[in-house]
Amino acid sequence: MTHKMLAAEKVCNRAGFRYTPNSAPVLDGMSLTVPEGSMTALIGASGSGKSTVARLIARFYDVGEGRIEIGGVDLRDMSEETLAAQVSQIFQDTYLVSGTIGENIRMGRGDATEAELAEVIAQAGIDEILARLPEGLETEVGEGGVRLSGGERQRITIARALLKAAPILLVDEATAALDAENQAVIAQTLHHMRGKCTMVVIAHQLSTVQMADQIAVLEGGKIVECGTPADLATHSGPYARFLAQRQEASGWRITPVG
Ligand SMILES: Nc1ncnc2c1ncn2[C@@H]1O[C@H](COP(=O)(O)OP(=O)(O)OP(=O)(O)O)[C@@H](O)[C@H]1O
Repeated sequence: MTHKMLAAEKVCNRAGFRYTPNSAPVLDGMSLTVPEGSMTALIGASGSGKSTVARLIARFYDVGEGRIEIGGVDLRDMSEETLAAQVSQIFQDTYLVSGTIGENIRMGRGDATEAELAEVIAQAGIDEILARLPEGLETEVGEGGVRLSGGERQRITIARALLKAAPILLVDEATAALDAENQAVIAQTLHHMRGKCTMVVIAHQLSTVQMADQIAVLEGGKIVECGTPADLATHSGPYARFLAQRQEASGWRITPVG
């Protein structure tokens, strides 16, 4: 009998990391398994290490202890090109290259057709931005994208990631600094990419957390709870507390009946 199973991929394997040699560890023996094709939501208090996990998977830094792996291969044994082909990221502070909006989007995949480009532009809500710019796709973004707003830059990185369609997508939802429209574009992107690639999302919106296949709760650089939203909601652990806080904040209450 054959079982079709999602490959369970250990992405963080007892990972330890500190930003500077004398500072306290930000990740402390953290292990995270991410099944291929699934969506994992990372949640946890500010400073718990969520962004650091995403940065390590994108190899902005190397771990001090343990390993970060993709498909069983330590990132340190992978060429830059191989890793770049595997991972795309939608982070808040993604740097745009000097050049035009079109060039920045095409960085996702240089051989994309005009139709493919038009599709991701629409998906990322960039057509609204282009409509305001006389030079449209030919608009120069300036060094690092300084001529665009943070929200506009993020939409360009979304279009780039959609065009690239890499097997792994890292997303920092980081909604606090985003307007409602950008939040909606991120939410649509997550829905669109769900099931098409492996996603690791630093989730802030309750709706995002609840659409994940698994939730990993970080506390002090460790995963203290991991499971499906339905399972975790029935445990009186950190996720249940997170849910209660969100529901309280949105004015939602359970009203006893009878
Ligand atoms: N570039 C950096 N240099 C030094 N320390 C850093 C750096 N980035 C983050 N830290 C520290 O590492 C810890 C974890 O930060 P990280 O950004 O991973 O947390 P987070 O869970 O993503 O928080 P938030 O929800 O506020 O974004 C924090 O104590 C933070 O101050």
